[in-house]
Formats: sequence, C-alpha cells, structure tokens
Amino acid sequence: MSHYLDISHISIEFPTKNGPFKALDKVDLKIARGEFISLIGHSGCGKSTVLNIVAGLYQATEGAVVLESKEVNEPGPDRAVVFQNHSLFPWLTVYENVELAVKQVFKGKKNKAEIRDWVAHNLELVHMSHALHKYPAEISGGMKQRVGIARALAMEPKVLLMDEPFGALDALTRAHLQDALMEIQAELNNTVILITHDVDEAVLLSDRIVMMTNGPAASVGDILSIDLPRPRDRLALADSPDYNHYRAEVLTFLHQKQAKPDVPIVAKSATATPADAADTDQKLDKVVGA
Ligand SMILES: Nc1ncnc2c1ncn2[C@@H]1O[C@H](COP(=O)(O)OP(=O)(O)OP(=O)(O)O)[C@@H](O)[C@H]1O
Repeated sequence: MSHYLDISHISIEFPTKNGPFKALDKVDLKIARGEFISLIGHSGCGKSTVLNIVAGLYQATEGAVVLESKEVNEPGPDRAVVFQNHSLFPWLTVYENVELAVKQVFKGKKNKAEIRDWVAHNLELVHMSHALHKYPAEISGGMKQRVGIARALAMEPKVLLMDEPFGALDALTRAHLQDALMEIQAELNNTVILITHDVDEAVLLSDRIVMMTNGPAASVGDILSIDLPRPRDRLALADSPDYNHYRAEVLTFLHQKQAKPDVPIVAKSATATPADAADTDQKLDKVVGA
C-alpha cells in the first residue's frame, strides 16, 4: 500500500571530531494525507533531525523519504516549515512577509489581485487581518507565530512541518494558537508533523503521537492513536477519561520506558481557555503598543 508520506527506515550519521555520530537508526513512519502527527521524545533524541530530513535540509545516510511517490532530496515549497522562533523578515510588514512567500511559490500562476486576496485570506485564517501593515517588532510573539503559520499555509504545502512552534510562548497564548491550529486543520485538512515537548498539546492536536526512543541511534519507540472525536474542546477533555488515559500513556513512555530523569517534559493543565488566551494577547498588545 502506498502512503502519502513515507519515512522509510531512515538513519543518519553526523561527522564529528570524535568520529561519526549516529543520531537516528531506521526511523520508519507512514503518514496518510490529512493526518496530524506529533513527534515527542526527550531532548536530543532526534526529533528535529527527522523533521530536517523530511524538509530536505539533511540527507539521510540510509533509507528514504517519499512524498506522493516522489523521493525528497532537497528543500521545496511542498514542505513548509514553522520554527519555534518566528523567522519573519524584520524589514517587511506582516502582509509583505506572507506576500514574499506567495510570490515565490505562485510566480506566473496567480495574478496581482489573486496574490493580494490569497495573502489576505491566509492572514485572516490566523486572525491577523487587523495588523497587516505592522512590522514584526510591533507585534507580540504569539502574533509573529501566527504570521509564520499564515506564511507556511499560504504556500499550500503538501506537508506542514512544525518544530515546537509554540514552545517559546506563554501558556495562554499557546492555548489560543493550538485552538486556531485545530480550526485551520478542520478547514484545510493539512498533513502535519509537529514536534512538541508538551504532552497535552500532543494529545489535544494529534491523530497519532509518535514516541521516540532516546538517542543516540534513536528510532520510533511506540505510536499512540488518539481516537478522540473532533472538534476537540480542551475544557471538556480535561475531565475525559479517554483523554487522561492517552496522556498517561505518553507520560508512562517518557518517564518509565524511556526515563531520563534530568530532562523536563511539560505536562500542564489542559484548562487554559481561548478567552484567557485572547486576554493575554490583549495584554501583550498593550505591552508592545500594537
Ligand atoms: N548537524 C549536526 N551535527 C552533529 N550532530 C548533530 C547535528 N544535528 C543534530 N545532531 C545531534 O543529533 C542528536 C539529535 O538532535 P536533534 O536536534 O534532532 O534532537 P531533538 O530531539 O530535536 O532535541 P530537542 O528536543 O532538544 O530540540 C543530538 O545528539 C544532536 O547533538
């Protein structure tokens, strides 16, 4: 059976001054179109390395990544990446940051008016229409992440790769963006690989959670299917036995099966609400004068 995204037995060795370092050993993962996958595992196990190989930024030493029957060997707009630290161009406005990516991807395929509408539409999806002409320095961290997500979505990638996109945000802003991402996902049905250290985030957002073993030579330790109905509501889930069961499964994997006592894994309350988050965003707006 062919899969939309096939990460097939990938291994990678990095050259170091002490000789080759094998970071991944035969990581194997088949992903269906529209699936939301989270990668979780202790710090340094190799999550970003997997993502970088899928992005085409690193070459696997063994194995292959095949997307829609085509082998991935270099970066391309069919795989958009959102990093933890927003990577917006500071000299461009919010609108121009997204427009730049759209012009690169849709050169010759969309006319001026279509480009304008498409940029505006994607910024609307992440609720940033009110700040089109602001510069990155004039908006909060959460807003910058939203613009980064809009820019990635606007490229219409086959796969959205997210490397701890909410890791640097406060809990309420993070909750707000998680909800926004779930709404967008419901509308667009993207194929997503998300790296997170946050167990609640993984359970809330994912169709499957891929739990990686500790490195070196890390691989897939276990895969947990999250069969919670959508749309998912964080407040309702806080009292759900199924939700808490999934959460416990991931925590057990991390703290018992792959114990690494000196590394923090975030397992916070799932009860931060979008309203709280909006409140925080407003406070942040005041701080930055948005
Ligand atoms: N370019 C590189 N050269 C040498 N070693 C590397 C390189 N990139 C990653 N590594 C090593 O590979 C291992 C996996 O790193 P990676 O960044 O993928 O882990 P991670 O699970 O994403 O970590 P974290 O959760 O802390 O971000 C680490 O031991 C890291 O030091």
